[in-house]
Amino acid sequence: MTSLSLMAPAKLNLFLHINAQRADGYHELETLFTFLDFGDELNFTCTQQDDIEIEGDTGAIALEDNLIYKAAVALRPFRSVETGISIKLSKKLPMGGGVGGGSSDAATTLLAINQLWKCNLSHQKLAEIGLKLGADVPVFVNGKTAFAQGVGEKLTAVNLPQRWFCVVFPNVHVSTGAVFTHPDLPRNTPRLTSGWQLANTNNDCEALVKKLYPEVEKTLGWLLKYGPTRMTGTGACCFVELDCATAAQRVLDSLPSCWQGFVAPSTNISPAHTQLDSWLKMQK
Ligand SMILES: C[C@](O)(CO)[C@H](O)COP(=O)(O)OP(=O)(O)OC[C@H]1O[C@@H](n2ccc(N)nc2=O)[C@H](O)[C@@H]1O
Ligand SMILES: Nc1ncnc2c1ncn2[C@@H]1O[C@H](COP(=O)(O)OP(=O)(O)OP(=O)(O)O)[C@@H](O)[C@H]1O
Repeated sequence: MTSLSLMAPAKLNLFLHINAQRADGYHELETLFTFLDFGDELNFTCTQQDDIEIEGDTGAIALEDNLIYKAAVALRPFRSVETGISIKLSKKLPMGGGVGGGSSDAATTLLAINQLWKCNLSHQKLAEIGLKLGADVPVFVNGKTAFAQGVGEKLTAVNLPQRWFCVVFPNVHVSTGAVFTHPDLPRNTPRLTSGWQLANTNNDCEALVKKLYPEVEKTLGWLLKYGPTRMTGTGACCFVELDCATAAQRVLDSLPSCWQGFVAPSTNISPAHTQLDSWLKMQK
């Protein structure tokens, strides 16, 4: 039976500006996405039974609610083979952590099943399907470090120098929907007219999330002594940017035991795409 293993990498929002709110409630953003070489591991195997199974670290998420399942269901109409799929998930990314784990799992599923079920869909079509599952899915499908506008789906690829990050999960779960519907969220940051250095940008959700979740404020305060820090997405994960693996590991080694974290380099191409390209070469 054909099988394929791919990573679903973490993303960081190096900055996140909220420019406006649309009539449908969604927010117009400007954000700089980078991928990390660290993420969930997914293994896909075609099966004779015509169904979609997920095993492994699914936690409390019901099968029908899992973004992996929803991504597989969305590709079923495009199948040109009569096989089902069995998916094993090894979860490394905190859920609701702002590192995009659910969206990345969904995007990796779209990329893998597109091959295994011979759907033959373009990345653009997969990104359109993915956008219905979450605003962050298109950037993972596209697989390139990007400046994003719109709700996160208008992507301009950019090349950033490799940096090392220590990412800390303060053990509080922040609901993306709750942050975006909060009356105190600033929604009127002017659109950028020049560059995007960490110093002249911001995460517009950070002040509100720090107020609602003091643990996030504590984490950012603790990280600050090691380098420039910021929260990613709507939180709760916070990161510090460093020059090398050794410096990043030093931060992780001194992390208070009440928090969890990981260390990873940034990468301009999503590891899911690099791994898929290698797999495709082996099929020839
Ligand atoms: C904040 C970011 O993490 C930045 O990368 C993303 O834009 C969030 O992406 P996501 O987790 O895939 O979010 P979705 O599942 O699409 O949306 C969750 C909820 O967040 C709000 N939402 C999300 C994205 C956006 N641009 N405006 C919003 O107002 C909506 O209330 C929505 O119901
Ligand atoms: N495979 C999955 N992995 C993680 N979460 C999932 C998955 N499927 C569904 N979900 C649901 O989606 C919610 C958001 O998950 P996710 O880990 O993507 O949040 P996040 O890192 O805050 O994302 P973002 O930064 O895109 O807002 C979770 O709280 C969970 O209920």
